[in-house]
Amino acid sequence: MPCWLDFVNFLIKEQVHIYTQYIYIYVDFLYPLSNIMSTINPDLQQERNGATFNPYELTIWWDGGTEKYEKRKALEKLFLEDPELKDDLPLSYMSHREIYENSVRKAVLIAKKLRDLRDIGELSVDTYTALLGGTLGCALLKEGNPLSVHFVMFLPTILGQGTIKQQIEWLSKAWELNIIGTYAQTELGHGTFLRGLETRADYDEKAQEFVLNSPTLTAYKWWPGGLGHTANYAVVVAQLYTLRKFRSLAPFIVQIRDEETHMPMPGIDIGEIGPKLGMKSGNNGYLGFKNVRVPLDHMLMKNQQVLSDGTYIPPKNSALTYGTMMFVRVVLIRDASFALAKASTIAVRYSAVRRQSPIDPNRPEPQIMDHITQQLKVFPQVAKAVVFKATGDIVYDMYAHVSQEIEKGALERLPEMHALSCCLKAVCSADAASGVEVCRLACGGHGYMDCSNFPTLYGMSTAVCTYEGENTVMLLQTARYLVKAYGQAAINPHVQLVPTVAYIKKIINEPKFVGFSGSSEAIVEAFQYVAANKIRIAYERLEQQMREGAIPEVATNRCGIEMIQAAELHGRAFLALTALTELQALSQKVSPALSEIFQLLLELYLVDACLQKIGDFLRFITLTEQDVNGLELHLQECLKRLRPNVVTLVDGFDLHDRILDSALGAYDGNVYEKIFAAAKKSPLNKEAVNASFHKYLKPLMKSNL
Ligand SMILES: Cc1cc2nc3c(=O)[nH]c(=O)nc-3n(C[C@H](O)[C@H](O)[C@H](O)COP(=O)(O)OP(=O)(O)OC[C@H]3O[C@@H](n4cnc5c(N)ncnc54)[C@H](O)[C@@H]3O)c2cc1C
Repeated sequence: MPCWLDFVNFLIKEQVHIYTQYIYIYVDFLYPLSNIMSTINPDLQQERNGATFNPYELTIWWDGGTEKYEKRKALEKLFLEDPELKDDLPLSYMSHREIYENSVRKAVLIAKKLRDLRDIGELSVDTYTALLGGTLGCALLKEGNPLSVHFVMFLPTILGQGTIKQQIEWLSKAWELNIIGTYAQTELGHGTFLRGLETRADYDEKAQEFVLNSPTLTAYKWWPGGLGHTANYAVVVAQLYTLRKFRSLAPFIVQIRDEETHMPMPGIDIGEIGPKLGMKSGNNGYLGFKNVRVPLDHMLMKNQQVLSDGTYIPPKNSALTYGTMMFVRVVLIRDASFALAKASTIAVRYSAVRRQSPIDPNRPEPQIMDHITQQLKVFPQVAKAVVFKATGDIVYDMYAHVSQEIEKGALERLPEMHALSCCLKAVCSADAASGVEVCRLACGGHGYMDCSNFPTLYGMSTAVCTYEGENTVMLLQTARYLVKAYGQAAINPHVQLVPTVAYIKKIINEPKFVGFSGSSEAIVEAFQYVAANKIRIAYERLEQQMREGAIPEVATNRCGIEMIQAAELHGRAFLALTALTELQALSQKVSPALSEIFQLLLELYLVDACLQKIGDFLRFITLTEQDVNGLELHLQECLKRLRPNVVTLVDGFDLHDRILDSALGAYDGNVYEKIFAAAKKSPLNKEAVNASFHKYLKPLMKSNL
């Protein structure tokens, strides 16, 4: 069977990860030989010697089993040890053009290696996903792979929205990389509001062609990865007009560059959008159309059709298009976990090596990790990495289950899954981006150095807050679902709510939360009370607005603040409950030593999450000052208990040094040597005196003489 059909099968049946260009999955590592052989920093070694559990056991859980672990290690060896895939000069010293050309060179090498693996029957979809931006992909192309959108958006869109005939025609070419595609939806003027997109596709029934135009500057496609100078085809989303009537938005396969010369096709205005905060080698581009003609069968017609005479046949069920979007959002929850795992590994190791400011004036400078405020910054990020991983796995299974139901025509749980995936995408990506920044701050001045890798980590993780559904917009989508559910329960307290919102009924049946004990179970329940009350407030204010005459859309905007707060709390209540059930269940399956670590991480995560929202807790839960004191002291106790094992805990994430790519976070902890070696790479240090001295500084300094 051709390889692309394997891919298709995989996507349809196993529904494993369709990655966006920014997605990185399998977290990796376990002490590469080079690490073991180098001298380990004695402080770090001492931390490892004092650990009470075996990090390998954690790694196996993190990887999803021994088999997956071994496959990952083999893949890392194959790719990370290839000298052609290493950069001698850090990206920051390369020009814009060099960064792009180097990324294309490496992307092609990776693609060739993948073909070699395929030829010997060693290629699995896991390999693709790991290399298209997974932690391994990020090590090889840390600022993005210009071919990613081809695999993660172009191919899946043809698969999800093309007819069988179209799939046969396009998927084989795309899978073999005979053509390179991208996905062009967002425009200069509109991203979130899809109905505002201006690109037009007018059907010419005489020629049986669509005519694509960008009527204004704001209609230019803006952002698609690989669009600038890499792709020669694009799936373009445009306003479809047939028989001079607007029909709907529709996707079209459009050739944008010549297959031989790579010159833009007639009527195509194309380029790259320029430097960005991160994703520097993603080759994001712009695209304008002037009377570009596209054959009728280039519109992807699985869900909606245009007949040759211009008759439009709408999709049977527009809700089905939620599927791919939901899937990507579910995958992004795990990505948030991996971003936090990377950042916290760097910050924890650095905090064990760095010594600063005596705590007891009569004693030497301690490891900065002994400052309790340092622990408060870094340790909760480790706990979040673990909780988001466990949640990502659970939500992934839920998604797989709901998708199977959808396949059979049962759509009941689709809105619930959509609402959950939207708010978790928003909460986890926001927490990951802020967690990365907290870890950077925890590394002081050196965290600000490019060689810490925090700038890239932040650039990559904060991008997730915007793409695949901007976070505020995601929260608003969830909130609409939540207030509807609350409304049903308020009108009929006996109504059966779906599992993830069933807790809302608690505050209707028992408005008062009594007897907060401070236990993990109590915090989870309290989170649900807080979330349910926030949803109640959003609902009541919305109703009030409408009673005063506002139309629902205006009322929603006026209550937007209450709505996003409700959705955020709903996400946090779900995370708290999942942390409780999953980490407790995991604790039953592992050694007593690791079980203790999971229990501790659970406590730390919950107490920290609760204190972060203490204002909301005080508002809706009867808490005494003693209760709050108890929570604060519990948090401090968790930090103290985690301190002896935290280095080994991040070792268990098993992130290869190349994946961390940080002078501060390497396994051997030789931080100062690595920072110095990184500084030595500066091209300015290749000469003792820079020409600017003679040209500018000296004339200035001597001008008064
Ligand atoms: C790194 C990166 C890669 C990307 N890759 C691609 C790609 O390959 N292909 C592609 O087509 N696109 C891509 N995009 C575009 C991305 O999908 C959009 O940026 C995203 O959907 C947000 O849309 P926007 O930029 O128009 O933001 P806007 O929608 O303009 O948002 C701006 C602000 O307005 C607020 N806002 C907007 N609508 C509402 C509302 N209804 N209620 C309340 N507040 C609102 C938002 O919360 C935000 O604060 C990429 C973007 C990035 C950053």
